[in-house]
Amino acid sequence: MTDKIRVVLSSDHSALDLRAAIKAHITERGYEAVDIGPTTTESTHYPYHGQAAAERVASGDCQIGIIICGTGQGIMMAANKVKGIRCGVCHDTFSARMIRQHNDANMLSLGTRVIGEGLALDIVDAYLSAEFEGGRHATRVDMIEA
Ligand SMILES: O=C[C@H](O)[C@H](O)[C@H](O)COP(=O)(O)O
Repeated sequence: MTDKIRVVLSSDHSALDLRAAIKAHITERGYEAVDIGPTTTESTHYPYHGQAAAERVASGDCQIGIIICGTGQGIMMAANKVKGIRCGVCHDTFSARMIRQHNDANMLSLGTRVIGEGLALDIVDAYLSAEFEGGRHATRVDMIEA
């Protein structure tokens, strides 16, 4: 039995290297990385991988998801189609904190063709360490869910 927070990781073909770096980074920080692939750089379709990761979060199997494609945009759009998912693309640490503090985002999306690994890992840290503030923000998140 583990009490580690389970973080599902997925991407399309563009982001295997960044996904591996994030996996190593969050594992070192005590999270349980649940890497659902893909495992090769063969061209694939980001909607499939966004949906697969989102379903792990929506089902409760994982508490958090981090997904990656070239821009972070397409895979984010796919993830947000799954009920209960709130996913944002963040390419700065301020936004990464705020999508948890204000939006209670349960998934983070990154663009491997937009930012480098160093900034991506800082963004992951900012996202994971932030906490939802509730209060007036909970009212608004409830409105999204409704
Ligand atoms: O939003 C979509 C992503 O950026 C994809 O990673 C991108 O469209 C894939 O492009 P390509 O098939 O040219 O590698």
